[in-house]
Amino acid sequence: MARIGVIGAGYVGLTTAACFAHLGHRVVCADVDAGKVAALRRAEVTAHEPRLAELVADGVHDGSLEFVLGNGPALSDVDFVFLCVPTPTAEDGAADLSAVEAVLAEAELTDCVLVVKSTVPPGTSDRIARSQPVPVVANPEFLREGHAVDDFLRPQRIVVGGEEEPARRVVALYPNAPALVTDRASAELVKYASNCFLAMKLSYVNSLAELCEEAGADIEDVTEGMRLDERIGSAFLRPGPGWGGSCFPKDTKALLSTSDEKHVDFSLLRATIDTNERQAHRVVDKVRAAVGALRGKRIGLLGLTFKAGTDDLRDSPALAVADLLAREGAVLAGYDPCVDHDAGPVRVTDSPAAAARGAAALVVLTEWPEFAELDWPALAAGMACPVIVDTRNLLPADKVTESGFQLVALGR
Ligand SMILES: NC(=O)c1ccc[n+]([C@@H]2O[C@H](COP(=O)([O-])OP(=O)(O)OC[C@H]3O[C@@H](n4cnc5c(N)ncnc54)[C@H](O)[C@@H]3O)[C@@H](O)[C@H]2O)c1
Ligand SMILES: O=c1ccn([C@@H]2O[C@H](COP(=O)(O)OP(=O)(O)O[C@H]3O[C@H](CO)[C@@H](O)[C@H](O)[C@H]3O)[C@@H](O)[C@H]2O)c(=O)[nH]1
Repeated sequence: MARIGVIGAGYVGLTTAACFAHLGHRVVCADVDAGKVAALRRAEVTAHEPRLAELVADGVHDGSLEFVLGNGPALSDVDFVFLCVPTPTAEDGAADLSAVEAVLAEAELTDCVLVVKSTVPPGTSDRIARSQPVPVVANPEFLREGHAVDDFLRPQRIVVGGEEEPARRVVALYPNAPALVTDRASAELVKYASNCFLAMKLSYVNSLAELCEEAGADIEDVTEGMRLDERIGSAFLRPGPGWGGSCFPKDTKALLSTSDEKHVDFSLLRATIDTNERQAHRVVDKVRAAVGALRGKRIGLLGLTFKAGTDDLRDSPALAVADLLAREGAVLAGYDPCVDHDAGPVRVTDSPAAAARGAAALVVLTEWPEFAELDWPALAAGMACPVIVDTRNLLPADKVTESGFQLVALGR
């Protein structure tokens, strides 16, 4: 049993804290957000993460998990301090490390290992190590939102960068999984390299989908053929309205910024980002092509979160599309099973039917499985014009078109 301090109670920090408590450690989790800490002390979890609320409640009730306002108690009398604060995009595109620096400025660490779990550019943990009197290791996190607890408790890999002895002690905290111990900069880079590679795969597929439309091919068949090659792999080949979320957009920009700073011409990464920024425009072009000029037209949106299985709207491609539609004068109503408040220009409704009512087109933006099983004839009957733009290629084409819809898909 180790004593663990976790700094930051967001998606990563809260998952880390709750899972380590579940694994038998004693955890103090700190945050600067008073409302969040008060709610967590009552074991109230708002994030849409399977099992997270249950693990938090277990830890709070058996005393293995404590939440504190202010970082002091999580920085002293512990064996490990896990830094899980945000590293958002700064104005120049680099990672903004001010939250990391704020924590370090108040830390007077002794007899512990400082674990940098926040995603930080290569070289950051080395710099931190030079300023701290304790061992510092880089231990990036690979969990996916919507699968946070499961990914943490059954990780595909644990990557720890730093001196062998403290790094091994950190590996030993986790459930058994393939572990890689490296230098700090390499560990930090594994994180960016992985996210940017996945983003590149998606930009590639989205460009391929555009080519399919012009070449009379079907992206679903093309990617099915690609998946049969084990060297390519089967994941991250689904086209969509663009990739988003709290990580890919900021991490691609941060790695590009690091490359620029080091005078490395990473044009592949620049193209990955540029391609993604065009994708929302491509979706709007499709809507306009189907319904004509958008000014004053009602458009219904199905899905607002950046992917299915999460309530997270940060950097959601759905909202990027919504902003562009609104800029052309469209009037937007949206439905998302995890969103109950208006989002940007979108008036949020409580059902797909309400979002579709009177609309000139419906646009499917998030791949919530329930959208594949709607009452198509009823939806069509409520619309001004039965058009669906399916940016996730999620809908059963036969049923939808048989119900009188014009269906516009991606890459087919
Ligand atoms: N969200 C993910 O899926 C994910 C996955 C892997 C890695 N990461 C990385 O983990 C880090 C955290 O991301 P997140 O999504 O958990 O962020 P988040 O925004 O969900 O949570 C961050 C928390 O830190 C708190 N905080 C901010 N400044 C603080 C300070 N000075 N002291 C104490 N607490 C402070 C905030 O109040 C917030 O509760 C980022 O570097 C991110 O890139 C995120
Ligand atoms: O075939 C696919 C797969 C994903 N996406 C999109 O790609 C984005 C990212 O999806 P996903 O990776 O599942 O979401 P995150 O929860 O942001 O997780 C990523 O970002 C985290 C934060 O760094 C990492 O820890 C995870 O390993 C990494 O997968 C979303 O907009 C998805 O809709 C597609 O369009 N097509």
